[in-house]
Amino acid sequence: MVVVIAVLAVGGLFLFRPRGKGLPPVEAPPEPQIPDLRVPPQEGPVDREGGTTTTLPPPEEELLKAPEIEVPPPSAGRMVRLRTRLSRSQNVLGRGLLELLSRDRLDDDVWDEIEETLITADVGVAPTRAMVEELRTKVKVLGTRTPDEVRGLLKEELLKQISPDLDRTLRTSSHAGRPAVLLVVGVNGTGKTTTTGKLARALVGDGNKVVLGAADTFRAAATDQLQTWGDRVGAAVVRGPEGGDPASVAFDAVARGIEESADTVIIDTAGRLHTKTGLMDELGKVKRVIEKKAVVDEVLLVLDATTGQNGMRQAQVFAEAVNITGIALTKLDGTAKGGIVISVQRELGVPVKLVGLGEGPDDLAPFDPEVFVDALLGD
Ligand SMILES: Nc1nc2c(ncn2[C@@H]2O[C@H](COP(=O)(O)OP(=O)(O)OP(=O)(O)O)[C@@H](O)[C@H]2O)c(=O)[nH]1
Repeated sequence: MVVVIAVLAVGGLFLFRPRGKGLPPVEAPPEPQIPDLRVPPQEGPVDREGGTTTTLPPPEEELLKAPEIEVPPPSAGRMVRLRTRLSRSQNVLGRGLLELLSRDRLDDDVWDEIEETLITADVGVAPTRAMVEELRTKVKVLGTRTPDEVRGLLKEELLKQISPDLDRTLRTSSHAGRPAVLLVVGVNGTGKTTTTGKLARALVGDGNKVVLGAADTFRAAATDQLQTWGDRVGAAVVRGPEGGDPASVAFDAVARGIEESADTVIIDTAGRLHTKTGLMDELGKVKRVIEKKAVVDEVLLVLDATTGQNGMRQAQVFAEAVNITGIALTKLDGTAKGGIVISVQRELGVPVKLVGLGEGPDDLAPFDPEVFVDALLGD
């Protein structure tokens, strides 16, 4: 009892010392890039008499207990697992086209409807025209069509527009004794930080050692968010002061990756859409600074599939500022406009490499054109 009172008195004094709002009662602030290994103090439970009892802090060994590190699943076959998430696009685009093309008489009005369906699903004007023309010719040759033939025809045309032969491999393996470096760029709000975290998770699940660089120094929340993603899978997160130089964070992250013999360093950059020159300068500097230590293997542009033409215009600004090597198309589960896969590749001239198909931590999949088209048309 005496000991409890003494501890409470000392603890009380300590608690009332002036400190930052909302900070937990720990002795010293944690080092920026080291996950907080301490267990937060427990609230005292209410005792039978209605008062509260105070639980003494657990012994030192327990305080230093490492947080549970998750073992994420590997990324292979994810698009198959997640294909039902494309149901909105399937209903509008896939089913719509199948129904129209199965009609007995395909007059101009029906072809107009086919064209409209493709345009509404964000396929883009030029690819729509090309598809309609090809379909018209092939339908003429076929004459009467069985449902299987219609499906086969559509599959062939959609696949052709998605260019299944494009190289969609994400270069994430270390080379020449250095980690692969991925820069993640895009407008804030597109799911950039989430995608960086999900990608890190997928790579860890595939057996890679990953270091994350929180170079979006303009948004403190983005850094904290990335820290949480990293902590969950045991990936180190290199962060800088709020408003600090993104290039310096990127440099430190790559240095840490080399030091720790990591396979992949993923750098989340700031996505403020100011002027194109400003963006060019900023991303150019980040890239130049990284190249003092390693090679930038991938520049992934994150694009929100639900933003349509507006998102595409913003994406173009990024594509002009930096040499994009792949697109991560997010929120494809929340849209009927799955045709954006076709238009974005065509407009930016780079393949979609990853797709976001939900809010869950493992809802990011390597893009597989064949699975995508099958999902649109329904099995
Ligand atoms: N349904 C769905 N939601 C997603 C997907 N990717 C991200 N999100 C969600 O989108 C929400 C908003 O994300 P964002 O506002 O872009 O946040 P962020 O990831 O921090 O993006 P930045 O602002 O660029 O750092 C979050 O709740 C994410 O879980 C996806 O593929 N599908």
